[in-house]
Amino acid sequence: MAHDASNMTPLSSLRSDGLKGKLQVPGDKSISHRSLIFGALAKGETVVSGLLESEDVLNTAKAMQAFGAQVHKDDQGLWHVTGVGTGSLLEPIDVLDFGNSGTGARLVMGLAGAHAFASTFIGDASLSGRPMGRVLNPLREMGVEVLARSKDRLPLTIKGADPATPITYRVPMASAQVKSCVLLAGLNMAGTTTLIEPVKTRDHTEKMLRGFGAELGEEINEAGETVLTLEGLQELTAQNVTVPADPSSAAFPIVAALITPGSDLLVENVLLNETRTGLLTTLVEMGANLTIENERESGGERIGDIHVRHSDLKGVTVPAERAPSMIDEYPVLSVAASFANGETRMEGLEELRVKESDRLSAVAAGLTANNVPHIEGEDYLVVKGGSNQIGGGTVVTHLDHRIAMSFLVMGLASQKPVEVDDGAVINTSFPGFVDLMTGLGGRFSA
Ligand SMILES: O=C(O)C1=C[C@@H](OP(=O)(O)O)[C@@H](O)[C@H](O)C1
Ligand SMILES: C=C(OP(=O)(O)O)C(=O)O
Repeated sequence: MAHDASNMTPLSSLRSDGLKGKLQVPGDKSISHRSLIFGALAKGETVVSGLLESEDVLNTAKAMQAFGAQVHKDDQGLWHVTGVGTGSLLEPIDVLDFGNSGTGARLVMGLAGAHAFASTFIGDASLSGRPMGRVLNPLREMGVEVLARSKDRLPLTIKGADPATPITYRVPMASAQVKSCVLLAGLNMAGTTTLIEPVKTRDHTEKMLRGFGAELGEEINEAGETVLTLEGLQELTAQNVTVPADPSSAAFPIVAALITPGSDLLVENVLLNETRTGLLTTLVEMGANLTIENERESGGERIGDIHVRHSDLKGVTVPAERAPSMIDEYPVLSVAASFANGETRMEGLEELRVKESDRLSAVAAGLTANNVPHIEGEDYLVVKGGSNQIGGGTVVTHLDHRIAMSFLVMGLASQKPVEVDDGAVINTSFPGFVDLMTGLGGRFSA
């Protein structure tokens, strides 16, 4: 069921004694979506272990079934996906509901656009307010037609190109979703697609393309941009995929431990792909007592255990160039900054305005409600940390899981409790968040 004003569940967190123990957060959301999508395109049976079973990912699983793939979970918790082959998806009979998920909707639009049939995309109120032009524009260049009630917003219907024309596309903003949409469309049509990425973003689509046996050209041009070339209709071969723990979810217990006195946590098996580790870099610069242990390779990705203890943090400037590698972590970094000595300045945040909520203004409003001085600019945020009067407010989550979890983390260390207006939205990416945090010593009240 989609979350809306009718089924909101308020939730509070309270000042806690130290958080202690070992934990594993659920599987990486980006890799989970993609393992289902690549499984649905590959010949044979892909087996996925550690899939994130959150609402966003389960909606992608349903979409893959609607396109003709077989998807099921076995008794051991492994997910099996039997694919239909590149360029061979079937026309969905029903509308495709992506709930809260920008990644699901935008990546699957790439698949749909390369197939000569119509498919209709719907989502919740948050997703229906998010810009889709960023993926629809390159798809239109390939010959796709789009019918939307309101310009480039869900609900909308895509009429796949027939025949589809591969394009050369330079991604105008730092977005792995746009890159992935264009590559997935290109994979499902004849001819060569060229993708120019001026700013490097998470590379899970590239890694998975290669992991499933496709050839993907990659070079750096004179301007320092990454140029990817992909020949369409390459056959993919089913794989066994192990999904590592999601660093964007690990961010919540990590920051909770840093700001809550007496904490000592070991967060295990976390994905350490360097396109995702900007938050860890920033926290170390802030003085975090954080070490990576048992670093190793798993399924083509670097993973490790993160040992984190309560620390006296200091404010830093986070440069704009780092934003793509920590784009989903700014809300929880703002919470860490609230407990740091001095100012933390975060720059290059324009993309935060088009996430599940306008995250820059949602964070600023949450900081205001909880007595944390800050300055909100068009594309930057300055948090003035170190007050001893934090908390006491209610935060409006705007159907945004990361706003909900970030401010619940704040309440674990603040003088007064922090309430969020909807805790149910957390299921978008981190089912079991409250139970997991409670098990480590966090205090919550419904
Ligand atoms: O490709 C992905 O899996 C994602 C890309 C990012 O979005 P953008 O591409 O809009 O930056 C990120 O915010 C999202 O949570 C997941
Ligand atoms: C931005 C996010 O996801 P999506 O764009 O897939 O909704 C997120 O999980 O923080």
